[in-house]
Amino acid sequence: MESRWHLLIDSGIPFPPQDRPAGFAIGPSGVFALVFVDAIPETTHLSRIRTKAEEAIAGVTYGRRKYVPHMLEVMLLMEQAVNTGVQERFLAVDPITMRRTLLAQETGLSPKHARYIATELAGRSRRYTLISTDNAPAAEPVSAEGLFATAELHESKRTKILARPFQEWMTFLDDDQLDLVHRNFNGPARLSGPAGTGKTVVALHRMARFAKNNPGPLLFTSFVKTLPGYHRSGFLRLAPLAADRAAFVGLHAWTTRFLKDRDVAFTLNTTAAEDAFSRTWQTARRVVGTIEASPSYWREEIDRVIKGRGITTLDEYKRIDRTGRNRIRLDGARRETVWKQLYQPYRQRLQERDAHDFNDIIAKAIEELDAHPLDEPFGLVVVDEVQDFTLMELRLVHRIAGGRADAPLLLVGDGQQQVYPGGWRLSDAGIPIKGRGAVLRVNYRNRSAVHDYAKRIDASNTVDDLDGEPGFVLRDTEIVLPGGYAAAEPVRRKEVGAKLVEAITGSRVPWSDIAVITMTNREAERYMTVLARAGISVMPLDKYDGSHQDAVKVGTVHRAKGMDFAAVFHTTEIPTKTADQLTDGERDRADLAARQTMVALTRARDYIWVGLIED
Ligand SMILES: Nc1ncnc2c1ncn2[C@@H]1O[C@H](COP(=O)(O)OP(=O)(O)OP(=O)(O)O)[C@@H](O)[C@H]1O
Repeated sequence: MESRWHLLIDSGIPFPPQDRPAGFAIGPSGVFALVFVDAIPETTHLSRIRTKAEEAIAGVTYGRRKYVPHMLEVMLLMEQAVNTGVQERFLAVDPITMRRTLLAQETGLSPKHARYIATELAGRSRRYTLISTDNAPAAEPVSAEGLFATAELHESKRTKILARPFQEWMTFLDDDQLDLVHRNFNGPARLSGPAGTGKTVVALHRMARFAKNNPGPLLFTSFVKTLPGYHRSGFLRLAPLAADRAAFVGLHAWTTRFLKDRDVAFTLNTTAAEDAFSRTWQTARRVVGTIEASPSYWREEIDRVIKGRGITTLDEYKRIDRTGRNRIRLDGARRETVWKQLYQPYRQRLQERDAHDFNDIIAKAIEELDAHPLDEPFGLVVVDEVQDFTLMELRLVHRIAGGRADAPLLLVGDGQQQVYPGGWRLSDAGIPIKGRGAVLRVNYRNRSAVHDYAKRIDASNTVDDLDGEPGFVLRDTEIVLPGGYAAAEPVRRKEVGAKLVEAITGSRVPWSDIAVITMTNREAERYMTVLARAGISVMPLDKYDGSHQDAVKVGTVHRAKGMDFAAVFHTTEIPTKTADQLTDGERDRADLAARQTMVALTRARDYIWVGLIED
């Protein structure tokens, strides 16, 4: 037997048993329920065996967390294995392929965890006889504080923990998380909670559980195009057999592909859209600019309020509550001005060029899905970082999930982490969610020092209404990881690059674990150049898919959201005005910047450095 593997053999008679696994193989690539068969059994029979196997392992507790039962794979042992199809939810092996298949699986368990699970299972019931290769029948004692107890964190072990792939942690969840993985929603549901509480991990596990128990396609999507690809590798460790039926794709890419497949004509032309806006602004600024001088504010009013909410008439525009943008008050007359001077001419210009912007594409997809729903409906649609969606995008994902009151839609996000302007209340989207909202409260990502620094940032929430319940924010979260490092230092503008290089070099964190997270693309490009000149290997964050890369990742907070890094380096401007000296528009921008800084810093597990830029 391969070293570090444990076999549990059912000692009942007759052998092999008919309605349960004949045993378990537990080792570095995971837990496998073994079933002897002559031919592939009926799906319902296999489902029964899976249920029995999951029941046997449910409740194996390590510290404060439990093994996630659906992580096990059902392995059929046959005289001669058959090829399993895409929709299959089991592995089929024979004496020749078994070893290779077991060793080829991605799902990782540390030797300690594998041994612990095996001895726990054997200790619970006399049904199983345990054969271990590492001859260590007794489980190591687990401290009450769990896997990351302070005593464990002296230097050598700390290094080991940091080096461990994040994904291994996903094999064990806490009670609240596991409850949400198993909860039956029967309709669109909302999963929220501050940064690092494991929302995405729970969502990926819900997908994995679905995939292991049902046929049919799954979708994981997000506003940011890079994020779904980043989480795909995590999902594949949870449900490797579902690789071909789980799509991980940004919403815009999904939508354009869908419209092309349906032969719906469209001309997405972002350059034409930018041009239409700047021409419109040249005339509109004389009037609209007296309300707020920044053209980007008005571009956002069109993109995220008027078109983003699917508003088509001035009357409708006059009636809405401009959630998250109420500091700049637009009364009826002002809204009429915005509509006539800004929105209508913009729309007109786009029409003249026969061009569409992203909002038009979203509207077209909704229209198409209303007329002709998907031929093969998704079994589950997960939307991550939902706080940055527009209302129309929310309506679209609801339609993608079937559009009904029982649509299998899971919306995951946190209003405090909104990094795009504008806002809405979930209730505005018309998606029936009442009673299907859940909040996670324990932060697993940030060490104490990082959390202490980030929680002081005043990041307001303009999105969540949580069924009317009070919000739950970062400063209220419990943390499990002690220690960490946080430093902020004032830096002169012309010295920012040199200070950043100095801070990165001085941190002694490997490049592969570092992200430099900026507010703008320009800043990101500048830092890339400075770091590269200093001999530091760099890569743009939007090319990062979560795999190990021996380079510092550099990019904007929009690209970093949803991700984890050991260390984050970030620069921010020291405010030159006090809060009461700011104009209404500047206060909106300051709120958004605070949320962006909070998102940037909460990407870090162990280490943050903040350069406070002063002139
Ligand atoms: N029960 C747990 N035990 C240990 N680590 C965990 C647990 N749950 C989540 N984690 C780890 O915590 C980190 C944050 O998880 P995740 O990305 O799911 O959080 P999130 O709530 O989606 O965060 P954000 O909103 O900031 O993107 C990940 O590295 C994840 O592997």
